[in-house]
Amino acid sequence: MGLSQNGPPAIEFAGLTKRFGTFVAVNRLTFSVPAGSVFGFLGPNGAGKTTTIGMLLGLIEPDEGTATIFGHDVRTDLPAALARTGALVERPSFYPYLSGRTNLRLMARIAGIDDPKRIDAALEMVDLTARANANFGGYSQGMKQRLGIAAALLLEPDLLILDEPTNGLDPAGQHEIRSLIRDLASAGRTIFLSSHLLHEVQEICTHVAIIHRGTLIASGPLAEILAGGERLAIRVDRPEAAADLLRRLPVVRGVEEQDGHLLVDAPVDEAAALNRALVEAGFAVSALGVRESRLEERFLALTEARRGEG
Ligand SMILES: Nc1ncnc2c1ncn2[C@@H]1O[C@H](COP(=O)(O)OP(=O)(O)OP(=O)(O)O)[C@@H](O)[C@H]1O
Repeated sequence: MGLSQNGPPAIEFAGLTKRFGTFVAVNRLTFSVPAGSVFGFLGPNGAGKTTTIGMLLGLIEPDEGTATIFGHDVRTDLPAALARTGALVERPSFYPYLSGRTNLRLMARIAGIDDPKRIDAALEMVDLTARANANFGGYSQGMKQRLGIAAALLLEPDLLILDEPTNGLDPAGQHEIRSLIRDLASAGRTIFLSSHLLHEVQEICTHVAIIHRGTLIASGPLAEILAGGERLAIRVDRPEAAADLLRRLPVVRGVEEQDGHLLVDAPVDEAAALNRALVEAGFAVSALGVRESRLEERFLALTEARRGEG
């Protein structure tokens, strides 16, 4: 496996729309998920993520538009679309008094898989081999979720769809699932996950799409979404006077004081010039660095214009 450059995208949405009565839950959604990406589908609660995933898996009938998986239209050729797809969209339901392995074996039987090697491989991929014979009921939250992902891996999918995979997990469980997602992605699988956790998406995703009230507001490589949002962090004595001086410089778009730093919105390659201006004016600059742009800030900036609409 590996990043496929030439084949069809893992997922493609074109004009996908879903209405509930007069309410438009998903509005002409158009974007694609490159094969090999870890794709974060971001939006606040109620934005339409679960409805979109439901349409992608053939569980909800769209009103308009198409969704394809590796080139197969889910409305006209669902079996082919799902043949290479594993999904975890709800909390997995397993029997608490049966072991992880037995639970997985039952799932495999339902899916028509009788090769025990597949079960061992799935347990191994989610790092549950050592605890496979313990009862599911005694598993930690993270382990329970990992077993759910193992079930989604039984069909050896090239695409894994995870709806809010860390929702409801404690911090240790969230950490387990994030590192598992990274491992699964490094084997070349495409992972499409929905989340309302911006920091989580920034940590593990290569690409993102942001939806707000059913409408796409941005999509693309994470680096492109974040581009231009980085700021210079300057630690200086007399920060208020320094901020006044910086605001008068034409390259400076804005200055904000935060945690004892000045955060300066200016081109990053102007750092030396800003430093010189401060030093020449008699300020003592004790630290100067680049503060990476955070998805949270980009998200707020992108959704700001739409606040108060509707
Ligand atoms: N069957 C339904 N009938 C009517 N309205 C619905 C139905 N399903 C979802 N909705 C509405 O559509 C909107 C989108 O819901 P959806 O569950 O897709 O959002 P979401 O982004 O997944 O949010 P969450 O993270 O809360 O699940 C919400 O306003 C929801 O109330």
